[in-house]
Amino acid sequence: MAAVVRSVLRRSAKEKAASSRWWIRGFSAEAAPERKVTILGAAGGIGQPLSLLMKLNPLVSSLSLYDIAATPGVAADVGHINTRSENFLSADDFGVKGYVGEEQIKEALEGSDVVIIPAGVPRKPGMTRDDLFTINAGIVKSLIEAVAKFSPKALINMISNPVNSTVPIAAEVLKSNGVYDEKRLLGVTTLDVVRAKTFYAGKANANVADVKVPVVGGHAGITILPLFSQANPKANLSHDVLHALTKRTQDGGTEVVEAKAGKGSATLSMAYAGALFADACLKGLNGVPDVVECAFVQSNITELPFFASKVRLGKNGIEEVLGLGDLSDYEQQGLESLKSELKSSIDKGISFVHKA
Ligand SMILES: NC(=O)C1=CN([C@@H]2O[C@H](COP(=O)(O)OP(=O)(O)OC[C@H]3O[C@@H](n4cnc5c(N)ncnc54)[C@H](O)[C@@H]3O)[C@@H](O)[C@H]2O)C=CC1
Ligand SMILES: O=C([O-])CC(=O)C(=O)O
Repeated sequence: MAAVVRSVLRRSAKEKAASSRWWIRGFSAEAAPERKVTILGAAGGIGQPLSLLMKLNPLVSSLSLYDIAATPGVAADVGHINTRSENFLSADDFGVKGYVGEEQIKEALEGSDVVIIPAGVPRKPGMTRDDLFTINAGIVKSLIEAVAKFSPKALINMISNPVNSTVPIAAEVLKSNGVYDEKRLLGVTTLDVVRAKTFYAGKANANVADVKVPVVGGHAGITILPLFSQANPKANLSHDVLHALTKRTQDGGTEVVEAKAGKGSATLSMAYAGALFADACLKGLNGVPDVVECAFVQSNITELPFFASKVRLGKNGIEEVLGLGDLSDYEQQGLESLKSELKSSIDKGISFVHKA
């Protein structure tokens, strides 16, 4: 069990050495600082497995699970798992606490280091992510109002779709509350990277654990731009194969939505991706050097105000937004084609906050 989780969370030998005891009982993370992680939407399809994975993360000392219903049950369930956070709260709540409804959101959020937001409705077949805007924009707006009031210094990991609009919505709400810090707001695009790695490994005949592929742009359809020309290990793949890999990465979410046939969108792979990303944020906060992940953030590497690219994470959140590097002609074309759709999704998010 510990070996499986260890490989999932990929702690380096150096980090392990940095904490004298770090896993299940007998391996706690004494040297790691206390960190509170809050999940808003914790009882949902993503929220539940994400709660499980965060409970398994030895960097988390306190896990706060918030939703409009059902979180006490989720908290009681994962709270029985004998991992680190049990040591940091009372014997009764085992380091995990469930909060329900607006009257409890203050307590849920206070003191959070990282707030992960998978609250909102998922797609059904035939819908685009933008079709979720009508419902999810309002949910995200109200949750970010609460974050602005009760945990304004937390790193926000935005999962709720459409990410291309919900991140700008969050930025505007934080600005209106006078607490916006662009270093602390991150749209989670890790699932695009996870997919690109998986699909590339298959075609390149590479060990998937060794594969690296940056994915830039945004998180919907053609705005998802995997940079296979920068993939490692290198493989000599034809244009047709690279085109097919790009399409499959862009349509990965739809592939799952269709396979689930009305029962939602990616939840398990998203929980995995969300857990990897939150783990990277925690490592950055804890001062681990050279933590680099792709994320959708405020950016000036293109003319668009938000853009997904590699970012270096550190003690204050985003330390540096990294450039795109060299692009192939095909990727350069993809970059030009995605800009107008991404711009209109960003603008839609921004104007929603000012109209509402
Ligand atoms: N960024 C990404 O790569 C991905 C994003 N998503 C998005 O994540 C979101 C959640 O997906 P699922 O977990 O499958 O949906 P779900 O419907 O299973 O769960 C959503 C949860 O949010 C809760 N919720 C609704 N309003 C809330 C509020 N005001 N405060 C707190 N919680 C609230 C619901 O009660 C529910 O438990 C969707 O918008 C989906 O499109 C999904 C997969 C990948
Ligand atoms: O496709 C969806 O609706 C959910 C999502 O963002 C993904 O799986 O990438």
